[in-house]
Amino acid sequence: MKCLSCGYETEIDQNQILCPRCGGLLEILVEPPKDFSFNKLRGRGVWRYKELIAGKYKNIVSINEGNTPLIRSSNINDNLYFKFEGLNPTGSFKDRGMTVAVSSAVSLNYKTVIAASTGNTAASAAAYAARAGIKSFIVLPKGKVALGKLAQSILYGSVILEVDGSFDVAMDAVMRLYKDLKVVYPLNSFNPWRLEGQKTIAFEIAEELGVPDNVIIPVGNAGNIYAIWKGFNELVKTGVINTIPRMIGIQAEGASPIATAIIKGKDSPDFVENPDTVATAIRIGKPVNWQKAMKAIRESNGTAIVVSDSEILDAQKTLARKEGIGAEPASAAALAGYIKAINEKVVDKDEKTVLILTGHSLKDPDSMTKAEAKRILVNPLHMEKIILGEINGSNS
Ligand SMILES: Cc1ncc(COP(=O)(O)O)c(C=O)c1O
Ligand SMILES: N[C@@H](CCOP(=O)(O)O)C(=O)O
Repeated sequence: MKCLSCGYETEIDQNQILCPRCGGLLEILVEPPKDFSFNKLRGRGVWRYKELIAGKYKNIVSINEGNTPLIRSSNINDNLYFKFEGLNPTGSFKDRGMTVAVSSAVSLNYKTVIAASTGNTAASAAAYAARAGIKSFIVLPKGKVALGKLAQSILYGSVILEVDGSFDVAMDAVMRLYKDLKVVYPLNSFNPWRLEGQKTIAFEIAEELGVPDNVIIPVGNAGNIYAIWKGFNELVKTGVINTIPRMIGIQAEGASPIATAIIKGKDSPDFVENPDTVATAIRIGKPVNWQKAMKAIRESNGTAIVVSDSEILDAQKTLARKEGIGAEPASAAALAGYIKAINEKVVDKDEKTVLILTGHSLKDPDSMTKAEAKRILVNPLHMEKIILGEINGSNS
C-alpha cells in the first residue's frame, strides 16, 4: 500500500485505511495473478472476481451485487453503452464497494460501521450492515437527501444523524470520529477496501465488451472514477487487455472542484464552500478522493467536463424517453457530459463509449416530477376523443 500524499509504503494490511504516517489516502497496489483468465471464473457479480480483490475475508456479506446490464443505446448512438448500476440491490453502484467494505469490517471483528452520505452510500451501508447483523450510523446533510434514499436508510434500520450543513461537513465529522473513536469502521470511499469492490465495474465492462475508447462517469466524492481506472489497469497487468479507456469525469456547475482543476491544468482543486446542484448525489465541494480522481483522469489521458443543472435534467429526460432507462440526476450527468463532449469534439461519435449510470431514478422522485408531463383529467366514458386527438396530434 502506498500513500498518495507522503509516499509511505507498507505491506498490504487490511487494518490500514489511511496512511499511518500522515493520514493521507492509501492506494492498494495489487499484483494480479499472471494466469488470470475470464474463462476460468465462476459465479456472478462482484465476487466472481475475488482473485483480483485484495484482502482476506472470513465472512462475505453479499446481497448479489454487481452483474449489472451493459445496455447498448438504441436511439442515441450505436457506439454508446449504458452500464446501469441502478440495478444493484439498493439501486446504486455503492453496493459493489459495500459488499467488500462490510465484509472487511466483519472480518476485522468490527460491530459498528459509519458513513457520511448524500443518500446512496447511506442506503447501501444500512442494507449491508443489516445483512451482517451489525449496527450502522449514517451522517446526512439535513434536508438535502433525496426522499427515496432517506426512506431506504430508515427501512434498513440505521441510526440517522443529521447535520446542519453540507455533505462535506458530514464527511469531516466521520473522518474525525473514525480517528478518535476507533470502534467505528468507516464505509466511505476514503476507505480503499471499498474501492476494491467498485473496480469490478471495469472487470464487467472488459469481460462483456472489451476495452471501450471512453468511460464517462459522474464525479462527487471522487472514488468511483479512480476505482474503475484501477480495475482496467489491473487487467492490463494480468495481460487480458492491453490498453485502458480514457476516463472522463463529469461534475455539475455548482459543485465542480475537480473538473475545474483539470480544465485549468491545476495540480489541486479549489474546494467549493457551498456546493449546489439538482444532482444531490454529487453536491460535494470538498471531494475526499480528489488526488485519486485527478490521477485516474490524467494517467488515462482523460478529461473532465462541467454540465449545468438544466443539461442534467434534459439528459435525465432523454435517457428515459429515448432509451427507457430511469437514472437519477447525478447519473444523467454522464449523458449530459457525453452530449457536450461530442459537441465540443472531445469525444467522437464513432468511439465506443460507456456511460456509468450510477443510480436508479426511483431514488429521487422529486427530480422525476420536474419533467413536463401530460396529465389529463378525463371522464372514463369519453376518453376516445382525447386518445385519438393525441394520436393525430390535434389536441391543443
Ligand atoms: C448516484 C451517484 N452518482 C455518482 C456519485 C459520485 O461518485 P463518487 O463519489 O465515487 O465520485 C455518487 C456518490 O458520490 C452517487 O450517489
Ligand atoms: N454520493 C455519495 C457521497 C459519499 O461518497 P462515498 O463514495 O465516499 O461514500 C453518497 O451516496 O453518499
